[in-house]
Amino acid sequence: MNILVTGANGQLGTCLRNSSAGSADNYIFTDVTELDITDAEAVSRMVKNNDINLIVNCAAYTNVDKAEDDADFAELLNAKAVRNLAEAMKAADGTLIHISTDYVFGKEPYNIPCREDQRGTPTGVYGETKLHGEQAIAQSGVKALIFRTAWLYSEYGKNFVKTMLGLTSSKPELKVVFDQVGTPTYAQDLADVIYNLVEYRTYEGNEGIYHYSNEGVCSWYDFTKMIAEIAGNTDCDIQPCHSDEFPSKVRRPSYSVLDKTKIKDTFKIRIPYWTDSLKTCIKNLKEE
Ligand SMILES: NC(=O)C1=CN([C@@H]2O[C@H](COP(=O)(O)OP(=O)(O)OC[C@H]3O[C@@H](n4cnc5c(N)ncnc54)[C@H](OP(=O)(O)O)[C@@H]3O)[C@@H](O)[C@H]2O)C=CC1
Ligand SMILES: Cc1cn([C@H]2C[C@H](O)[C@@H](COP(=O)(O)OP(=O)(O)O[C@H]3O[C@@H](C)C(=O)[C@@H](O)[C@H]3O)O2)c(=O)[nH]c1=O
Repeated sequence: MNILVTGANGQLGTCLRNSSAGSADNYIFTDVTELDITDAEAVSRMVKNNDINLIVNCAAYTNVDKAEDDADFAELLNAKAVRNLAEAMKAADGTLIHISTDYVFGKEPYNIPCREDQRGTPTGVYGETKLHGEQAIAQSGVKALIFRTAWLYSEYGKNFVKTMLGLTSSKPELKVVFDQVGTPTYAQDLADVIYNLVEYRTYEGNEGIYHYSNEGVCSWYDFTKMIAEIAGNTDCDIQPCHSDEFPSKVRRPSYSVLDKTKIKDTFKIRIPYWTDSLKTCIKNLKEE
């Protein structure tokens, strides 16, 4: 099978490259220089020329703060370009695997884990454009699986774990918000799940939206405390603060925990607890 991975040099794309290293399938990994997903003709050409049966879209506009001032570009990448991929796969009678986010939720004050069929209530441009991407897929009628995930981190690129490893090892004190609650996700865990669904073709006939994060719940403050503890960064005084004490252009969800019952029941998977995966990632980073 010919599988196109877009945005392949990002966190998830790199992890998918790791997961699929031994596969007999033909994976074609592309970043923006090889395939700009905003270019509908280039997407269509790539799909036809390589007889693509499946696209895994790892490309996105992921800068949450910057999106507030760059809404058109965020919409182009997170929604219009997703339509290009959906239409190309629809024409090829293939399947689109797309990644979305817990930030499609959050405007309403709930504290029960969010389910797949719950109405999206984004708090900012990033979440709104990601929701539009999901809607573009639904409107296209393509066979698709959408994985909403949350708080992704990995050994690669820029992410919260790497930022906090740096800050807690260099600053005497740090304030981190405790009133935004969610679940961290090790990108390698998610990539392994996607890889297995593709490798064993269990994605077939199971189209729909699925939630995936690691197990457990924490605030960004708890996440930071655990990062520092695992790394042995004991000299930094980490204090909880409210969101308004950490000024930002965008309001983030106060609660965006994802209910993962559907993905566990459908694909019979066990999901690692968030601190276990965090230990793996930090160990790998320390060994680099
Ligand atoms: N990061 C997170 O915390 C979370 C992410 N998600 C979602 O998971 C998915 C993967 O996220 P993550 O791996 O962290 O993202 P990254 O930001 O690490 O990677 C995104 C990749 O997309 C590439 N890209 C940008 N523009 C284009 C384009 N026009 N055509 C092709 N590729 C392009 C980027 O290249 P370049 O760097 O050169 O611009 C980058 O390599 C995304 O859909 C994201 O919305 C969901 C929840 C949490
Ligand atoms: C660096 C720092 C951040 N914070 C806060 C800001 C913010 O509320 C929270 C997390 O910061 P980040 O910049 O990582 O947040 P953010 O970029 O909003 O993370 C999100 O990215 C997108 C792509 C997603 O899809 C989401 O699931 C989520 O992972 O921590 C502090 O309170 N203190 C600090 O020193």
